[in-house]
Amino acid sequence: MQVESKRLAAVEAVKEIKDGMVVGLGTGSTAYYAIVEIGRRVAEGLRIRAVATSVQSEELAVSLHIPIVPFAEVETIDVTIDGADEADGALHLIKGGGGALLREKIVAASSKRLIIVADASKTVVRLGRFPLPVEVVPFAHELTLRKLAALGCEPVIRQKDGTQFRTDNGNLIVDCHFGAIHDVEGLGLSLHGIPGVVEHGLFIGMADKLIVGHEDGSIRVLTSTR
Ligand SMILES: O=C[C@H](O)[C@H](O)[C@H](O)COP(=O)(O)O
Repeated sequence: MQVESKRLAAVEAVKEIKDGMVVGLGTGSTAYYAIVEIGRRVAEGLRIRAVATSVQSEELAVSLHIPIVPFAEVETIDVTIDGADEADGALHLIKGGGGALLREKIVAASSKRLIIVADASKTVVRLGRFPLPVEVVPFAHELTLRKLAALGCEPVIRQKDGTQFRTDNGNLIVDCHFGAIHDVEGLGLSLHGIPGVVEHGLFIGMADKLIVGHEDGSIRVLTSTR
C-alpha cells in the first residue's frame, strides 16, 4: 500500500530530528506522515521549533501542538522534511503537485539539510513524466503562458472545484507538460527568465537525502554526492 510506504519513509526521516532543532515542515500526503510523527515525538517531550511550507501544514502542526515560530525568529533551519512528485538518481526533484512549491523552495533554500520522503512510485530515471508545476502571477498570465509554451511544453492552468486553483500566495499554478526533461539546469534558468513566473517546481541540487518507502516494508536511502 502506497500509504504505508509513505508513512515508513516519513517515520524514518523524523528519526533525524533532535532536541533544539529548527525543523521545516513540508507539504503533501507524505509530509503529512512526517508532521504526525513529529507531533507524536513532541508529545513525548521532543523540544523543537518549526516553520511550515503551507497553511495546511501549519494548521496540522498547530493541531498537534508542534511549536510554530515566525520566520523573523529563525536564522537557519536545521532540517526540512518534505515530499516530492518525482526524484531522479541525482536527487533532482519535481515538486508542486500540491501547489506549495514557492514556500517549499524558500524554506529548502534556508535549510542546512533537505530530506525528501517518498514512496517508490516517485523515483524516475529522467524527470518530466509528472507535469512541471510553475507558479505564475495572475496579471497577464495569458502572455506568460505563451512564453511557457515557447519553451516546448503544453501549459495547463490548474483547476480546483471548477475554478482556477490559487496558491497560498494568491498565484496560479500552471502545469507544464514537457515530457522527459533532458537539461534540468537549462530549463530552470529559462523559466526564471520569464517575467510573470514566480518560481518553478524543479528543485535542482537542493535535496541532501531521499528516503523511499517500499510496499514490502523496506526502505531505500539515497544520499546526495554534492
Ligand atoms: O506542493 C506540494 C509538494 O511539492 C508536495 O511535497 C509534493 O506534491 C508531493 O506530495 P505527495 O507526498 O502528496 O505526493
